[in-house]
Amino acid sequence: MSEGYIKSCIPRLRFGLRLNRQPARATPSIDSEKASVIKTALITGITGQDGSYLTELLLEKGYTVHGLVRRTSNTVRSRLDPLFDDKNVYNHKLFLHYADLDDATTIRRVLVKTRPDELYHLAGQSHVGASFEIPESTCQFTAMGTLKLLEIVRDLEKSPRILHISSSEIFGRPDASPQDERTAMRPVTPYGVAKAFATQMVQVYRESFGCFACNAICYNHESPRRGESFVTRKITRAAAAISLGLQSELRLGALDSRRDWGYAPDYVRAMWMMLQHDTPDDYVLGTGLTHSIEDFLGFAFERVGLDWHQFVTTDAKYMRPSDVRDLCGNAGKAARNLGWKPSGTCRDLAHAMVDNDLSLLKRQTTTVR
Ligand SMILES: C[C@H]1O[C@H](OP(=O)(O)OP(=O)(O)OC[C@H]2O[C@@H](n3cnc4c(=O)[nH]c(N)nc43)[C@H](O)[C@@H]2O)[C@@H](O)[C@@H](O)C1=O
Repeated sequence: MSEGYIKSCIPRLRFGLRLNRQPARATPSIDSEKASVIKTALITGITGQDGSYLTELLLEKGYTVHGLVRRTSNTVRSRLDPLFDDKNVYNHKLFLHYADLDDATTIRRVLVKTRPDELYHLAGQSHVGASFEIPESTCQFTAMGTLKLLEIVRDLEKSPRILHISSSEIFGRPDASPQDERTAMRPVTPYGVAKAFATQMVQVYRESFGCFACNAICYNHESPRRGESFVTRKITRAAAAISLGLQSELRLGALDSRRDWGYAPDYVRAMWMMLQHDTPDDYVLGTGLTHSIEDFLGFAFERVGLDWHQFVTTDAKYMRPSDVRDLCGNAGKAARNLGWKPSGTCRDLAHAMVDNDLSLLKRQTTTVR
């Protein structure tokens, strides 16, 4: 299946507005670095929120970027559309390859063919709530998929540096707050267990086989490109739709959960910085501040001049059998070693997401008429 064929299947959809923010400053030694030789990166999960921001970052830095794409009948890859539309980028600096995470032979072939300097492993089943419904496939992709990738890399003649996207879900109900890299893993969800397995495997391959392998232990990170089933985007889309008269209510699960919500492009920048460092290591990436779902509702609905209490009802369907309640990340090590800092506030983020959803919905309704 050629890359040109993949491209021809992709409808031309516009993706959301960018957040109008300045990226946080980092130490010049790492962040301002441009590759002196042209580097090649391979990204699993390239079509997701993080994959699309990372692709843009790496292309800006002069990389050649290869992405692995799952073969499904759904060929919408709207987050990458602006890059596909640029004839100097697609099939020149950016290439896609079909490979599922459990298809080791195909992944091996792509790795041998593309010989990447850096491998960013972002793919997996990322919905924590869904992991209770599909625990086996969650572990298959998220846990075993990572192990298979590490096994392939271990055997390669030229091993790339590896970045694995881990998650604050590994901490579950921790005994310390905020959490850092030394906090014990106590996951309470199938997703958290799968991520804990993958995170520890990355550590084993680093310590036992000498792989340059790092874990980015990411707390929640959002953007206008966030998938619509995650709570932030579900809320901002609903606030926009209700204000336009397109929706009348919003059904949610637990409203008292708290999350450490940051801005996704900051987190992919940290991932890149981790692979430019002299030594491989694990880093917690978070803002150090938490807000409840109710706080986020307040931020989103204030943007459209509405009171969320009038529209939100709780629905047992969205409650999880077990949920992490209040995770907060201490990113002090990333600040010290990489010069990384998150940017903006949760309120800014919610407002920008609502603005983006308003534009998208207005465009859609105009098109339909
Ligand atoms: C770090 C971590 O971050 C993400 O996982 P998450 O924190 O589960 O994110 P979420 O947006 O699905 O839920 C946040 C909270 O919001 C509550 N909540 C209430 N009502 C609804 C609701 O209606 N939908 C959803 N999805 N959540 C709801 C829900 O019970 C939970 O307490 C993923 O990126 C994951 O890949 C990852 O690694």
